[in-house]
Amino acid sequence: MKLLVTGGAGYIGSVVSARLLESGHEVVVLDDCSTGHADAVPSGARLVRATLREAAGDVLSEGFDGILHFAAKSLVGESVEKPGLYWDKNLGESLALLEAMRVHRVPRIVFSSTAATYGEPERTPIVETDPTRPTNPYGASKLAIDTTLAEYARMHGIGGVSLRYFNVAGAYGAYGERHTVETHIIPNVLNVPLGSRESVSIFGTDYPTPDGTCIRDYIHVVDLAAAHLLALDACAPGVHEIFNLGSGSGYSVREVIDVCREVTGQPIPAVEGPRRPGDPAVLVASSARISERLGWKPERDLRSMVTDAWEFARR
Ligand SMILES: NC(=O)c1ccc[n+]([C@@H]2O[C@H](COP(=O)([O-])OP(=O)(O)OC[C@H]3O[C@@H](n4cnc5c(N)ncnc54)[C@H](O)[C@@H]3O)[C@@H](O)[C@H]2O)c1
Ligand SMILES: O=c1ccn([C@@H]2O[C@H](COP(=O)(O)OP(=O)(O)O[C@H]3O[C@H](CO)[C@@H](O)[C@H](O)[C@H]3O)[C@@H](O)[C@H]2O)c(=O)[nH]1
Repeated sequence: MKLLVTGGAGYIGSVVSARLLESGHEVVVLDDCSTGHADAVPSGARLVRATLREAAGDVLSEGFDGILHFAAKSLVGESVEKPGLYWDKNLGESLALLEAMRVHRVPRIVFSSTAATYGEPERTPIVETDPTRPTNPYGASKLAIDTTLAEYARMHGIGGVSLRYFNVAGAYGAYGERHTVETHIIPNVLNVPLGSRESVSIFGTDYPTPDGTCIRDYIHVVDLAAAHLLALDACAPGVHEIFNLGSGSGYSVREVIDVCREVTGQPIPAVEGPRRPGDPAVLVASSARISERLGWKPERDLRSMVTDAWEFARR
């Protein structure tokens, strides 16, 4: 297929682009490089450096078989401080993309949704039919895109899949996470043995969990990429589907730091601090729906995520 990858200069988009090229697809990346890097785009892909709003119409007029839509602002704290930016960049620019898709008759789209659409969960593991009550503008803007996609599928015959990622980690060879503003736990912990931080902060030790720290469901970016390839093939005209993507098991912040210590062989000092506002105690996915419908299952564990992220970070 000829595919447009929005956000293909970013962490997840660059890994998925690399895997798509290896599977024989043609890839065009549309990215403004606001949080991504032009040199992260795999050499077999063409980069159009622009925002979705500026370029989606022109680019899609070339004719495409599908879109993988990763481009977004995704810092929860920033979204609380600047809600207008998140509604504009996430929902507004996605709407420009969907309109261009409709006009130029692109049949399918796989969208990066998020666990943040659920908000504070009522039960664990979270299934796709659970209530969606996002607690920040980032999650709310992503939920609005899911809803808009469903409407475009119903009214305009597009085939859409929203993949609700939980915590993505790991790397794929030369492709990995290198954000200027890094909020994610694993790269922040690895920055200690790399020498760019003295210690890692643990955000909250009084949660109702066995060791008092938050529990999250980590998924390897390569397993996530495999789900995108399956989702692309599963897009059916006029149908919008939602799938959670996680491993189904949770790890606490202390457990993540311990795995990083084992993998790097370094002591990695950790400083206990207050909670980060808006963090739910436990977020764990049920990925039963995507396993049953598309035959997807995660193959890589937390140690493999940390090992690959560590190898990438040391390059
Ligand atoms: N990393 C995670 O754990 C996680 C979890 C859930 C969902 N997600 C979602 O996955 C997607 C990818 O996340 P990531 O961690 O790779 O982020 P990232 O910031 O590394 O990548 C996003 C890319 O999109 C580009 N971009 C942003 N806005 C754009 C616009 N309007 N026009 C053109 N390009 C634009 C950026 O320059 C960047 O290259 C995002 O949609 C994010 O919300 C990520
Ligand atoms: O330096 C740090 C960084 C994080 N944490 C904690 O580690 C856990 C994981 O945090 P982080 O890696 O920032 O991920 P989340 O906040 O869980 O958010 C990620 O996962 C969500 C889905 O679960 C996505 O929606 C978001 O885009 C993505 O950033 C949380 O309990 C944090 O409080 C720390 O203790 N210290």
